[in-house]
Amino acid sequence: MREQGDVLPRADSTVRRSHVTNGPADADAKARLRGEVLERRRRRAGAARRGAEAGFSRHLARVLAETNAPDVAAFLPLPGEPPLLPALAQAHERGHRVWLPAVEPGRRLSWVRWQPGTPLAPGALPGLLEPTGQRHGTEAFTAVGLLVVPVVAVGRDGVRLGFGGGYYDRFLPVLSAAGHRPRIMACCFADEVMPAGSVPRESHDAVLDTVLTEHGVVVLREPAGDRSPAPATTGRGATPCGGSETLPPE
Ligand SMILES: Nc1nc2c(c(=O)[nH]1)N(C=O)[C@@H](CNc1ccc(C(=O)N[C@@H](CCC(=O)O)C(=O)O)cc1)CN2
Ligand SMILES: Nc1ncnc2c1ncn2[C@@H]1O[C@H](COP(=O)(O)OP(=O)(O)OP(=O)(O)O)[C@@H](O)[C@H]1O
Repeated sequence: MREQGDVLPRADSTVRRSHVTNGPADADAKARLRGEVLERRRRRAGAARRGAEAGFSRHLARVLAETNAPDVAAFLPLPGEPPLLPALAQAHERGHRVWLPAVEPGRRLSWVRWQPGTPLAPGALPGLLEPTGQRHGTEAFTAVGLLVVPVVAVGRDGVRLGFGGGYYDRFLPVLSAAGHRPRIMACCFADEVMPAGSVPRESHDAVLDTVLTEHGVVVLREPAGDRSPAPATTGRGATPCGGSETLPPE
């Protein structure tokens, strides 16, 4: 096993577009899979969630150090989502500026600076909180070197399943069009990284190259069925095509 770190992709290489769609059948299959994973999240013991905090903190800190990112954009976790808050507080303490999303009309995202103590307000989903403060568009990403994207599940082929709002599917191309190229990583629990081909794809779905879990960063490279192979190189250096690597468990 090799330590993964210098192969994190940038926005242009990361957001591969899927061209395969099976229309409503895929949407139904996504809704089913989302339901299953969210049920598992509800059953995950609080102790297990808290136990994952250290892993997310350690691995996010390492990625930030390797990326040399001044700013990081991430998300404020819902109760069942990966417990990222300690990792984000630590990033702030180490001098990184932290940006979190706020939901806008038209299923758009804006971005708000966050630090421990920033007042929070209810967001667009039950339990979701958003930082209060000035809302920014893509200009918030001027110094963002790493964007951590929430996923309910992600396939080893990089196909992402979110909460079903299509927020990131809309936002990522806009970010890229604005000329910002942060490294982009999905984020979920290790048991939400699914076999290649098992997360249904629709034509609008962004496909990601890496995922941050409590056990480390997983490179998502396995081709699934009809998808063209992943590029052999990412934003920084070559990686084995078609392989996937996981950091050793805690
Ligand atoms: N922690 C976290 N923050 C995040 C996301 C996430 O997945 N996790 N998002 C990832 O995208 C965005 C918010 N995603 C959303 C996805 C779906 C709906 C949605 O379907 N809302 C329903 C009402 C839901 C309800 O009240 O039960 C609606 O608008 O009709 C809202 C937000 C931005 N912030
Ligand atoms: N770029 C887009 N433009 C217009 N509609 C879109 C776009 N991307 C997604 N949608 C629509 O948004 C809805 C939700 O999409 P999907 O189920 O892929 O969301 P998701 O990726 O799970 O959610 P999120 O990104 O918010 O976590 C679908 O009806 C889809 O057609």
